[in-house]
Amino acid sequence: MIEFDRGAGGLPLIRMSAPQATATVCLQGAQVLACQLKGEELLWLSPNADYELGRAIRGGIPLCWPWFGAHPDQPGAPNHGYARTALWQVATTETSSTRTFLQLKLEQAGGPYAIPDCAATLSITLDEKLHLHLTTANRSKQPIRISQAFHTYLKVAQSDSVDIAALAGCRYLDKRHNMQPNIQRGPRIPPAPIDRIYLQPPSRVVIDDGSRRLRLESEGSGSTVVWNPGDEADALKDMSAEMAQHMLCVETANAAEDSRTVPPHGTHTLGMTLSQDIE
Ligand SMILES: O=P(O)(O)OC[C@H]1O[C@@H](O)[C@H](O)[C@@H](O)[C@@H]1O
Repeated sequence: MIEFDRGAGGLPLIRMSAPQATATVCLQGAQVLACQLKGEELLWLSPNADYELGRAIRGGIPLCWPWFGAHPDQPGAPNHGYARTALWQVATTETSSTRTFLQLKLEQAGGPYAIPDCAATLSITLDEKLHLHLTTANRSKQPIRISQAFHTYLKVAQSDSVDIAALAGCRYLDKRHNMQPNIQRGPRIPPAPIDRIYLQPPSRVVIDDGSRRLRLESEGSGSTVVWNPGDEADALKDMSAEMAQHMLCVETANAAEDSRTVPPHGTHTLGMTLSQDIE
């Protein structure tokens, strides 16, 4: 089922439900704000999030697009691109007895920072899992360089007791230390603050916080960002150090050397699937 609604700040929301799952999507940013599978919330959303057109919402799954982090050469451009603060449009909805599908599109956005003739489509499928596919379409005659991420805020019991076994032995760039390369030792995610870009991680990772295991699968991605500001969250308007103890961002990305070139009239799709790891 799909229902249209208005949320805090009057922002347009879409509520999706499938037999075993529900999701709330904000049309600003095409941002999944909440996702419950079998009645259990998987995502973290800040209780102090801003709900105002043009401001990023802290939590859920923001889309960083068409660049991840700082713009490669325009210092005034917004962090993580313009997709997360733009109003998307509904392209398609479909429901069946087993799944619900929503497709959103972003045709023209970004003002002075827009990449000409470059459009984005986000497909959200809800069945017993949450599937997201973000497709970049280059409609120009020139190649386009993009970086991007599903900036997934996972809800965890305690952020200093999370294991991601698949990242053990994985090479990463440390954003906190001038992108210094290093190797992750063991499965335990080190205490916050942490800001790392893992390169060529396995396409399926399990996030184990000791009380539950979440599975994150990726497509079209060769990098995963792990971020938690820890005590530094007190400096953020919409977060606190205490809140940071209950979230961990594990971001399916095309970041740093995994940035992609979309050829003229070509497309690139970044995908993620989030589920409970119970099989
Ligand atoms: O506060 P923002 O713009 O949402 O960014 C949050 C964080 O997002 C992460 O993806 C980055 O690696 C961090 O460097 C950044 O601080």
